Amino acid sequence: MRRLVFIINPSAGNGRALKKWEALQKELTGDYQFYFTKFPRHAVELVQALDPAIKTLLIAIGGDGTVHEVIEGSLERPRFAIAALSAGSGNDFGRTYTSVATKDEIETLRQSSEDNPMKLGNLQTASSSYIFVNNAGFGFDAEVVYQTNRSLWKKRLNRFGLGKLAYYGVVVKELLTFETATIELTVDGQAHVIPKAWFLVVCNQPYFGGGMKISPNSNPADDILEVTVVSDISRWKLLLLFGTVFIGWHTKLQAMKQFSGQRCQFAVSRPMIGHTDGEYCGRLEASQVASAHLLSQTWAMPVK
Ligand SMILES: Nc1ncnc2c1ncn2[C@@H]1O[C@H](COP(=O)(O)OP(=O)(O)OP(=O)(O)O)[C@@H](O)[C@H]1O
Repeated sequence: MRRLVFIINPSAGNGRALKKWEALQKELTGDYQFYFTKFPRHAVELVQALDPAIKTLLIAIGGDGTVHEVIEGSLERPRFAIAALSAGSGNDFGRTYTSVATKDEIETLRQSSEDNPMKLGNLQTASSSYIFVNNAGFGFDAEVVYQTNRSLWKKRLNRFGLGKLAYYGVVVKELLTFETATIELTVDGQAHVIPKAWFLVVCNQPYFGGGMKISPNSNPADDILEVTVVSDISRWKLLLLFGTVFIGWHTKLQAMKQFSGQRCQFAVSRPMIGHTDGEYCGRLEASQVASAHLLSQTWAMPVK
């Protein structure tokens, strides 16, 4: 039987993760360890401090940011397998990968030893290298995430459980003011120039932005990354496009260009903010080149 370890981000989902943990803990029997994260990237440190020789089931309780950190901490630790108990605001991880909700589901995973190797993406910019489990992107959506997380309104509205209103406010503001760019994209040696681009996202799994199935063909177990670029679309049609993404009609729209391959490179004609798995990852300056590919390293997903 595996060692059972919970990593809980008490701030995720505006306190929802803590409530879910408190309810679950009342049900748990047997041995387990649990740790609360106290600051950003603490989950990476907590996982790295665990004895790597012991076969372990790690349950990340929080949103995609927390799961990302738990996976990052378990790199080079092949005896660790990761599942999520989704309690954040986005939870795209739980839509594709193994997630649990009850004590019994956790117990079943703990008893089994069947894991699947999952691929990880790597984004390289001029100054840094980042891993991504779900996706990495530049442009409109990254700007919205960045502005929302910095917004004082998010903190104020969160007190009343209305944090999403801050997000919608930023979406409208950016829709009115965002300036598009020309993206020069090369996928497996094939070059494309895409003017009036709103954003580019490199996907390792289908979902982004909290449930939008933007890249239906992405499969985190294969050796291919999908790149989606949205371009040449009016401000209000873009809003409608986000609506169609939930029901999967967007792939038929001309504004949505999709490419797939093992390696891509891109440059933008004006600076654009970036994200990996929904967390800010710096700015791509005009004409700087960034690239993305899959790592040979994998993480272990327990099979449900
Ligand atoms: N105790 C803490 N206080 C504040 N932030 C924390 C704490 N522990 C972890 N974090 C950070 O919180 C970030 C967001 O967490 P996560 O994505 O799991 O939750 P979320 O509610 O979905 O977040 P968001 O609203 O930003 O999408 C993580 O990237 C992590 O670095």
